[in-house]
Amino acid sequence: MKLLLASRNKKKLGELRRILLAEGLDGIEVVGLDDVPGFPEAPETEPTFEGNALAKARDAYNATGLPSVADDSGIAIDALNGMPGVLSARWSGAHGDDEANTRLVLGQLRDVPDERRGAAFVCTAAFVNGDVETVVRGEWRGTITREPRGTNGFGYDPVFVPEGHDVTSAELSPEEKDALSHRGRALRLLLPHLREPARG
Ligand SMILES: O=P(O)(O)OP(=O)(O)OP(=O)(O)OC[C@H]1O[C@@H](n2cnc3c(O)ncnc32)[C@H](O)[C@@H]1O
Ligand SMILES: [Mg+2]
Repeated sequence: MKLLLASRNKKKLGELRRILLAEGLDGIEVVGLDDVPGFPEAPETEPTFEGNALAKARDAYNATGLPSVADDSGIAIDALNGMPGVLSARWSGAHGDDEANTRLVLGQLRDVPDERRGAAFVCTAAFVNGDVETVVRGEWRGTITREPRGTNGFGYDPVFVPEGHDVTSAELSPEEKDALSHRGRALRLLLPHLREPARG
C-alpha cells in the first residue's frame, strides 16, 4: 500500500517520514506530494488544527485516491491566549518565514516574566482513506526562551524549551525530538489506524 504524506513543508515532511519509518511500517510505501501529480490545495482557513488537518488529508485523498495523512500543527503560547495557534506558519505575515515568525513572538513576549512564558506545541494528524477518517492530537509543553538557540528542527524549535529540559528543541537530536515531540506523539497514536488497511 502507498501512503501519501500531504505536506509542502520539507522539514515537517522529513520528520513525518522519519517517525513513521522508525516504527517500521511493513508493507507501506511512504510517498510525498512531490511524488504525485499536482492538485489544487485549499487555503488553511479552519479555526482549529483538527479542521485544517482533515481538510488537507481529504484534498490529498480526493485528488490521488491514495490513503493520505496530513499534519496541521503550531505553537500555542499561554501569554498570547493560545496564539499563534493555527496561524503559526504565517504569524509575521509571510507564510513559512520561520525566522520572522520567531522574532515576532520573542518581541511580543519581551515583557513577559519567566514564570509566565509557558507554551505548547500541538500537532494534529488526520488520516483519510475513503470513508475512513481519523484525527489525532499530540501536545508537547514547554517554555519560550528570550533568544533563539540551536540549529536542528525548524519553525519555533530554537525558542522552545521542552518541559523537563534545559535545551531548546532545536538543540535536541532528531531522535530525541521525535521521542518527545507533539508530532511523534500524534503519529504514534495514528499508527494502528495506518496498519489496519495495509493488512487487507
Ligand atoms: O501545511 P503544510 O503544507 O503541511 O506545511 P506548513 O508549514 O504550512 O504547516 P502548518 O500549516 O501545519 O503550520 C505549522 C507551523 O507551525 C510551526 N511548527 C509546527 N511543528 C513544529 C515543530 O515541530 N517545531 C517547530 N515549529 C513547528 C512551524 O512554524 C510551521 O510552519
Ligand atoms: Mg500549512
